[in-house]
Amino acid sequence: MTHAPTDEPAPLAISPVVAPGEERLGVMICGHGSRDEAAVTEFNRLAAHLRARLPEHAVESGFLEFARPIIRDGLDALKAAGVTRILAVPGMLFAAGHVKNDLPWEVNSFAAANPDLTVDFGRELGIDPKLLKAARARIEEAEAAAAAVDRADTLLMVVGRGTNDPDANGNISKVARMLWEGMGFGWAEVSFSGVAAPLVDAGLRHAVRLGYRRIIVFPYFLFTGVLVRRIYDWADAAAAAHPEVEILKAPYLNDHPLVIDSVVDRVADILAGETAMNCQLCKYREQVIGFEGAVGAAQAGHHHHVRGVGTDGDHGHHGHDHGHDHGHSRP
Ligand SMILES: C[C@@]1(CC(=O)O)c2cc3[nH]c(cc4nc(cc5[nH]c(cc(n2)[C@H]1CCC(=O)O)[C@@](C)(CC(=O)O)[C@@H]5CCC(=O)O)C(CC(=O)O)=C4CCC(=O)O)c(CCC(=O)O)c3CC(=O)O
Ligand SMILES: [Co+2]
Repeated sequence: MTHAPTDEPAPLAISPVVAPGEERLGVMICGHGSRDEAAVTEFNRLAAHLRARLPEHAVESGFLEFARPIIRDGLDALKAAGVTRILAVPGMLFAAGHVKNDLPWEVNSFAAANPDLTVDFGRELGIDPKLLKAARARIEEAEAAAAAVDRADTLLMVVGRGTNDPDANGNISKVARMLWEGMGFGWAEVSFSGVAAPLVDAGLRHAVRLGYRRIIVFPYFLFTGVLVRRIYDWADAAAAAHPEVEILKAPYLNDHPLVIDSVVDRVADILAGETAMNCQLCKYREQVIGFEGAVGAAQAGHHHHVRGVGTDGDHGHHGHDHGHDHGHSRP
């Protein structure tokens, strides 16, 4: 088979119908989860697209935090459906604590309790040409909804989640650079919704001083939620404080067809044996500047206290309080 240069995903090479004793595949997409019901709805829509795209496999989904079903529920459902091998993929953009620690803990715990099943864990969505194209489409939607302004007079502000993992944070800079260079903006900056600096408010204070006519605030996020709403509020506050600059809010990635394609690609990668993250700059393996103490840290999930506790749409499940400390020092 030749590979034409298109955005069409490579078809999975496993046949749906299997004889007794053969492999029966199940796909598990692991989402982040949110207190925000709209975020849960959007993730579930992505999972529904994935199910439609992989009709030959059982497909289940679950959430790491807040929302139900939790990841264990999805894995249990695949087992109950009679699969013999589970391909679990992160529905997450980058490899930071959730992809390097929390999801492996969930998947490994299930695998240890179910030695009769083969359980494989794929890699994060990562920096991917398809996701960059989806990002471009979201930025172009914001431009199309406003008056024409030259990209040379526009500053692109790419907003990442922000983590304690410098490699994941650095990926936001790379995404920003590739969109800047590929789309011809006058300038690009990065900022974060929390944990990493600069936060969006500080980033925008800086950006308005660079003198561009327009700033496009683009959350490099999969779905809406507490954090995307906070980012848009920061953009509104900057717009109110700086009427001399036009500040546009671009949509986040959501269920763009190329996002669905990249999830399908990550599933296909597992079957091709390509499950390794890029570990070259991993703070747990290498002495990354400023993070030397993280080398060799134990891989442990820590989301038991928010796992499945519910969303704001539930009543009586709001608590994140628990009697022991996880060392969450910053938001
Ligand atoms: C609002 C909040 C939940 C609440 O309390 O309601 C929330 C929400 C969301 N996070 C999302 C994504 C990620 N969160 C992380 C990491 C952390 N997130 C944490 C807290 C909170 N996250 C609460 C904010 C508290 C506050 O700021 O006031 C930390 C501190 C604690 C912890 O989770 O353990 C931990 C610190 C990082 C560290 O220590 O390194 C990573 C990075 C990683 O992998 O680690 C990713 C990217 C994954 C990827 O790459 O895709 C998404 C989906 C976004 C999307 O759709 O794209 C939502 C949904 C939403 O916005 O609602
Ligand atoms: Co936690």
